[in-house]
Amino acid sequence: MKFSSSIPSSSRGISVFSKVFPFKCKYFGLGRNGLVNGGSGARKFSSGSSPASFRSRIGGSRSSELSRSRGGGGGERGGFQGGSFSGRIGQAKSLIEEEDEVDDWISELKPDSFRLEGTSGSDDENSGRDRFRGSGRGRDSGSMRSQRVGRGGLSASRRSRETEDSDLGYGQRQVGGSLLGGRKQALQIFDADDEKKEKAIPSFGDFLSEEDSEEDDEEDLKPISGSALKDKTHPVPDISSGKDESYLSETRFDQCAISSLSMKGIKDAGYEKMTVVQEATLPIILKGKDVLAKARTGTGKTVAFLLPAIEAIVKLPPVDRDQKRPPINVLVVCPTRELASQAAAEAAKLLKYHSSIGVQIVIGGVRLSLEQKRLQANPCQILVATPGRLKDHIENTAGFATRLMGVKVLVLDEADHLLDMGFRKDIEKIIAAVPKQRQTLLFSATVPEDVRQICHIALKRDHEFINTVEEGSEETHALVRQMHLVAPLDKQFSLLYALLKDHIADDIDYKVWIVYLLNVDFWMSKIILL
Ligand SMILES: Nc1ncnc2c1ncn2[C@@H]1O[C@H](COP(=O)(O)OP(=O)(O)OP(=O)(O)O)[C@@H](O)[C@H]1O
Repeated sequence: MKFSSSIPSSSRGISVFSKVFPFKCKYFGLGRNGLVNGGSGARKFSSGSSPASFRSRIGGSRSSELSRSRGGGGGERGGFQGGSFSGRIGQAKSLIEEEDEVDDWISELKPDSFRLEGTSGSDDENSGRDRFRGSGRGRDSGSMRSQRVGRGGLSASRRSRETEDSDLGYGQRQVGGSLLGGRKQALQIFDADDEKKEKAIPSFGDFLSEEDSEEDDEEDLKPISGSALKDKTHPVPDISSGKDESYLSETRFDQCAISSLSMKGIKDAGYEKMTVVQEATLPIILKGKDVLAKARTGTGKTVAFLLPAIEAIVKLPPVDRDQKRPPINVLVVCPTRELASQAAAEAAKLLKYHSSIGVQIVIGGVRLSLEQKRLQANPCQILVATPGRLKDHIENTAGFATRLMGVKVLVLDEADHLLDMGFRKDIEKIIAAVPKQRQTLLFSATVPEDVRQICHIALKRDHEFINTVEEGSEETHALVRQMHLVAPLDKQFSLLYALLKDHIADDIDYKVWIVYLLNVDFWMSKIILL
């Protein structure tokens, strides 16, 4: 997500914003415990507990759009668009349908001009320097180009220690502790005449560009290729400008027992050294062990599970091409269709020279019948799926359950999000639908109780727990920009509406945000007003 200058330059956006936010207000970088700095003239509200506080976490990471895949595994785009935040709200008028009414309502607020500014909240709230450094997140550039040096001056990859996790009840490896620093940013709103403080503002449109899944039939039936998926990938985080922590290890891919065809794909993708999580997990996964890997988003875990999964397929006897129901050998389950698209795109990259191995994707939002035809037309050994849609196929697609009996590797990506999003039952169903004799890889940024429960069901008892997240380190990826707005309670809804509306107008491939409301009664009353 970028906050680009397109927001202030959008007259419609300005008018809405200014109507909504008719006062000079400053926003503060998020400290571990909330607001860290006020700044003169700022309008302060206490963070967290105060109903007047609005904090927005905005990230370019995959984890920031979980709402999309709610219901049906891939999520309906209309989670917001259709005005159906939830059943109850769904009975009220749609936010979009009743746009004019909302505009009227917003225009009753006193207009004023405004500017937005992003700050790097944690280090440099007031200077305005280095703000949104690296806003071109650079994933497109294809690789994590430079080594980051840890806060303690240590490259994360060089740190490796084994600790005992009593909670989990088995040996865990802790690797590369300080991967992340959690860059924090604050969104600031100023008066228009506060020229000095104006900065390029990352635009909402810098989030994922995800195609509408209701493509035409012909497009949908095409097999997934690297180039076809190229545009769907997130930009590679450009960490070349980063000054802290290292994602890359010193270990090169060619030091691992990887097939020459995979190596060619890796090389073409621009990867040379492994990331910390790849270095830690690859040798173990390649041995065929089950793994629970605790790793944050954006640290290269997709390659960490895909590469050894591809290698597992390479070792299988060739499949009869005329087989009616060719087995699916690797099943990757992701919480959102965006994550699934990314994983499939990454797989397509790695499979570039494996002409006999195919990848397909099944996600909510795409017509089931189209996916069925595509699965039929382009048999695949790797299937990337969102849980709801996968369950749909298990139940409704002829021969699908049989094909799943060929699964050798099951991957649960972002397991914590899968469970947060209420997919537990679907996951259990999926686990039951694949053979017991398989390798299971579970990746998660956090390992709360519900993830442990899934581990008990999904993983073998002797699985390895590999932890690349240092104890006590912050939850959020250093490159996931975080922002928060502080606004009086009675302006929050209109501000939120304006932000969403502007974002949607700015980028038709908009993302839906999940908004956690601090004062539900207040918000409900506002929403019902619509
Ligand atoms: N060894 C590597 N060297 C350079 N770039 C890499 C390497 N491994 C992965 N990348 C790139 O880094 C980016 C982030 O990796 P990836 O998406 O796999 O991370 P992730 O942990 O799965 O994060 P997310 O949850 O956001 O997808 C990807 O665009 C990928 O192409």
